[in-house]
Amino acid sequence: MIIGVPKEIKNHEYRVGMVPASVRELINHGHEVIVETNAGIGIGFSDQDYIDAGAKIINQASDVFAQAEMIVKVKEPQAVERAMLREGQVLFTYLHLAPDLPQTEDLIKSKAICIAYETVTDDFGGLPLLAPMSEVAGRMSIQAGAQALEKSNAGRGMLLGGVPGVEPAKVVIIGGGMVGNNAAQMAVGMGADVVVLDRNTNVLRKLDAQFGNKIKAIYSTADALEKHVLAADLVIGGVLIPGAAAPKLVTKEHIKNMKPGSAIVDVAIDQGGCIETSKATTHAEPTYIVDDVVHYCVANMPGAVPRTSTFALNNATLPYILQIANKGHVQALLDNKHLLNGLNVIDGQITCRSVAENLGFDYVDPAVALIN
Ligand SMILES: NC(=O)C1=CN([C@@H]2O[C@H](COP(=O)(O)OP(=O)(O)OC[C@H]3O[C@@H](n4cnc5c(N)ncnc54)[C@H](O)[C@@H]3O)[C@@H](O)[C@H]2O)C=CC1
Ligand SMILES: CC(=O)C(=O)O
Ligand SMILES: [Mg+2]
Repeated sequence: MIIGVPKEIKNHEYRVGMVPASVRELINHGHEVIVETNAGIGIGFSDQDYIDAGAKIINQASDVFAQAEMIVKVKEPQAVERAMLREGQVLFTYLHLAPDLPQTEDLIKSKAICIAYETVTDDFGGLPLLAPMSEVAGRMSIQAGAQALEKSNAGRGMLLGGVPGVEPAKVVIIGGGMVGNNAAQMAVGMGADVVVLDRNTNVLRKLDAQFGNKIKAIYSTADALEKHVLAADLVIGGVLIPGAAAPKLVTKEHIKNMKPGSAIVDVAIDQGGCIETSKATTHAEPTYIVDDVVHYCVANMPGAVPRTSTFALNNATLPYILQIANKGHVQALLDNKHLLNGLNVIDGQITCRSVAENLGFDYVDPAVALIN
């Protein structure tokens, strides 16, 4: 198979779909890999590194899209990239379609086979291709929140851990999954007063076993959420209903009644955000203020630490890239029900139930869509 790796074009996005070591694996399996010039430059990989791994360097993204049978990316295709997709071509990347009607419409039109990293599942109820980036974003959320609380960024002027004799900041983390757990690790490490809310009691038990009395793991009712958010200095939004638009758990009213200079980091913004006043921002201008509350809502947070993130992502994606390349997409998807859960759009049909329900499209069973 010919696998194409274009250079990412989203604002301040320096990750790349494949590192040279992954290219070498594909070459060893008899595939051809074409890489857009400078695709890896942001994380220190030159064109020569890719050539040494066996790739061919291509000068224009349009030629990568024209020649490749499968495109491997990181971020959802931007409008100019969507226009280059074609019928029968495989696209393997993050998509986050539920809050993104224009992208969904373009992918339907393209008739390409669009497999989303974030809805691929595993045997343990996890999301193995989302997990590594949730680890990164969860850890980063506390750094971003700590900065947002600084006075020069319009924050309350608080140090997360306080100092002897002065109280630490109260960090409230909504969602105790991969993002929430990693955020809690960093917030505890910095000495903050940490509350994690989740509505899955098994998640709360896991947090309790892991952190003991260093955090408070609280069942997330509307009542508990309101009480803790209104008392918070920093709120982290890390909830997920896989594939679906995030529920708006923190309302405009909550934001109005939060302490002036408090901050929110809505990590769930890539699924539309779990805070009513959130709108996606970029690394170029990551924050804005609503009712004196600093909002950080960057939809590609791991893009800020692209070297760590690219390696972590590639470790997870490589086995699936190899399955698709070795077997072709039809057999690979039929053989692996977890990869099949990643199929969101094929031949103009929506095969992810939560995306179809959120955006009002008909849902087609992915196994049925594949063999038709
Ligand atoms: N902005 C960015 O750059 C990035 C964003 N993300 C996003 O972060 C979000 C969280 O991802 P993960 O932690 O991997 O998901 P996860 O599935 O590991 O955890 C989500 C948690 O939310 C909980 N939850 C769901 N509904 C809830 C509710 N109403 N109240 C309280 N808890 C609730 C679930 O029980 C689960 O424990 C996703 O939207 C993901 O796409 C992930 C990586 C990077
Ligand atoms: C998951 C995601 O949206 C990202 O890593 O950018
Ligand atoms: Mg206020």
